[in-house]
This record gives sequence, structure tokens and C-alpha cells, in this order.
Amino acid sequence: MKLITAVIKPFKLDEVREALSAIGIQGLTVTEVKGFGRQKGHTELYRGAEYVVDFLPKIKIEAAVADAVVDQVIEAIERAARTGKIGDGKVFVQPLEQVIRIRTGETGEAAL
Ligand SMILES: Nc1ncnc2c1ncn2[C@@H]1O[C@H](COP(=O)(O)OP(=O)(O)OP(=O)(O)O)[C@@H](O)[C@H]1O
Repeated sequence: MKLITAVIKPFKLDEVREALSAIGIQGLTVTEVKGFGRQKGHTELYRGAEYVVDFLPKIKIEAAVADAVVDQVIEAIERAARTGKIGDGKVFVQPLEQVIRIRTGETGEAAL
């Protein structure tokens, strides 16, 4: 299993969620975050307003997925979140040791 973390532009959240649902991803955690990439200190347009601050609002998405679908998930996020402009975000992939569904005690991929 892998934990896929993506940091995306907030207005892309719906498209990314739909793309992930379409390939059968059943669970997702979403957090409002702030961050910067290589364009630190530059301006970026966010909902019509220009930001000249270092930290820009972003959305962090976390999905625990089976190894077999990792590539599909990355492709779906890339396709849905890309505008081609700076700040489109990043996808991080980490090994995931264990998942436990608290209600049933199921573990591993059965708990995803
Ligand atoms: N190395 C990193 N570590 C942790 N978070 C990062 C890192 N790089 C980017 N992020 C997060 O991803 C968000 C979007 O990154 P961003 O797309 O600006 O990266 P970039 O490398 O500058 O790419 P681009 O040139 O397309 O803007 C940042 O605001 C930050 O929250």
C-alpha cells in the first residue's frame, strides 16, 4: 500500500475528487493548507485576487491506496489538477505499512 499526498490548487478539488471517484477510490482526507514551491515570493492569482505573500492557500489530499492502482491515481490527479501554470502542485508517494478499519478490525487492503 502507498500513501499518496497531493498538494493542489483549491479550485481544482472538485475535479480531482471526481477523477478519483471515477477510478474507484473510496476514501480521501482533505486539508486546507498553506505552502510555497519554487516561486516563493512571487505573485499568484487566487480567486481573482493577486497574492504577493510567500504562503499561498492550497489543498492537501491524502489517499491510502493499493499498490496496483498507484500509477492510475497519480495520473488521475495530474490530469485533473493541471492548469499548466506555476503552482499546480505536487504529488508525494510514501510506503504505507498498515491500515486498520476501526469498526471491523479489518487490516491491510481489505481496510482501504
Ligand atoms: N518540496 C516540497 N515539500 C513540501 N511541500 C511542497 C514542496 N514543493 C511544493 N510543495 C507544496 O506544494 C505546493 C505547490 O507547489 P508548486 O506547484 O508551487 O511547486 P513548484 O515546484 O514551484 O512547481 P511550479 O514550478 O509548477 O510552481 C506548495 O505551495 C507547497 O505547499
